[in-house]
Amino acid sequence: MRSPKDFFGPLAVGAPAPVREVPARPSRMIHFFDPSNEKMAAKVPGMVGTVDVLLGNLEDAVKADRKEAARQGLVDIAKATDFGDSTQLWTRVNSLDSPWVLDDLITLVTEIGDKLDVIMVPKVQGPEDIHYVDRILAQLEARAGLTRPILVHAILETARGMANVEAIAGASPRMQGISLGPADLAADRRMKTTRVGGGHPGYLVRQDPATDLGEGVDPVTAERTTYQQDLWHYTIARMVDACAMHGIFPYYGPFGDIKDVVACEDQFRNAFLLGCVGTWSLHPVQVDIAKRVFSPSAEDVAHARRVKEAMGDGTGAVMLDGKMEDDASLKQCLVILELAERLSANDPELADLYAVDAPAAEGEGS
Ligand SMILES: CC(C)(COP(=O)(O)OP(=O)(O)OC[C@H]1O[C@@H](n2cnc3c(N)ncnc32)[C@H](O)[C@@H]1OP(=O)(O)O)[C@@H](O)C(=O)NCCC(=O)NCCSC(=O)C[C@](C)(O)C(=O)O
Ligand SMILES: [Mg+2]
Repeated sequence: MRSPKDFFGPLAVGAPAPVREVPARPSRMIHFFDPSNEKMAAKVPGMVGTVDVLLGNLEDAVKADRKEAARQGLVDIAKATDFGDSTQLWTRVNSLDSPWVLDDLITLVTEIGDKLDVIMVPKVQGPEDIHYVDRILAQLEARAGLTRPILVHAILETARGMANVEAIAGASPRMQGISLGPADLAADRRMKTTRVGGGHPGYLVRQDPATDLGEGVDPVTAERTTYQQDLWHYTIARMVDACAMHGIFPYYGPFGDIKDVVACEDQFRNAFLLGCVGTWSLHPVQVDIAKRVFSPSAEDVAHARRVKEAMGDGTGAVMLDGKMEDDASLKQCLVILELAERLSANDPELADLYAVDAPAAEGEGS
């Protein structure tokens, strides 16, 4: 077990000091691209400023014989691109038992460590995996002379990882967040869905049999309404709790049915309502869905503001539109307002929508 004091010092001589609080930068969509796919990679510079996170994927979905090309492609893109203030650069390295991960870490931290905000680690099984990455990153950061620590994001995609999710979330001050990996997790748990995220029509509850259908009608086989349930509810809810208790951020993950933009929006919204701050976008068509879902609505922001005003010093109970508001419901509203303010700081359109005073652009008003 680590001492809490270990969290205050670097794990290698000369490495930057760990962060005490995870920076709450907008990360509504973590946009995946394959740096070895020239057509896709060519689109990346043009996406800067339109997505919160660009993630160069080196793991699954990159062909085994393109792993080196993907790694080098990411280095080239990172060196040639100015990501500005509103887009972060992340990567997903290969899994810790793969033949590629050591070179992924050494090359990326050495070559573009100053541009990388977060390294996503797949198939994390327990805190020991995070400790391994934590130490090696500190050594590489020291060698590269980095002044800012690279943060770590775990993907929850094994049953053991799921059982250890709280320990993973609290394993290191580098922990930035956790995403759901529904495909690997389903396989590892031997779930019987072959979809990448989303619901399943077979996972349902059925209305009780009617009692008054008349002579000769079998109430059991008669038509009854069914309600599809969310396969991922338990997993996401537990992940959200683990992240919240350790002050890091939970994310949904991939929605593989690219054409079904409606169900994608539903899945994203469920995750947003449960506490996730963002999701992955695998295809450009999912970017706007994520942006829409993970930015609170103007109505929710206006309501939250009214509650805040009505609650005065923040204590007691009041009636607003026939509903009780009190200290606790005010806290719910403050979650929405804080998010709206954070998003508005980088997005004048949202600032306008929420009627938040956007910060003056550089040089303005001086
Ligand atoms: C689904 C695919 C094959 C459809 O790719 P496509 O080319 O067939 O699609 P398209 O509709 O024809 O594409 C239209 C245009 O958009 C481009 N494009 C297409 N996608 C992107 C992109 N992401 N970023 C930037 N540009 C993109 C594409 O190159 C094309 O350009 P063009 O108009 O010039 O011809 C493709 O979108 C893709 O490969 N996406 C990324 C897939 C990926 O990263 N998968 C791994 C994450 S999910 C996962 O790992 C699971 C997990 C967590 O591990 C676990 O649950 O266990
Ligand atoms: Mg996976």
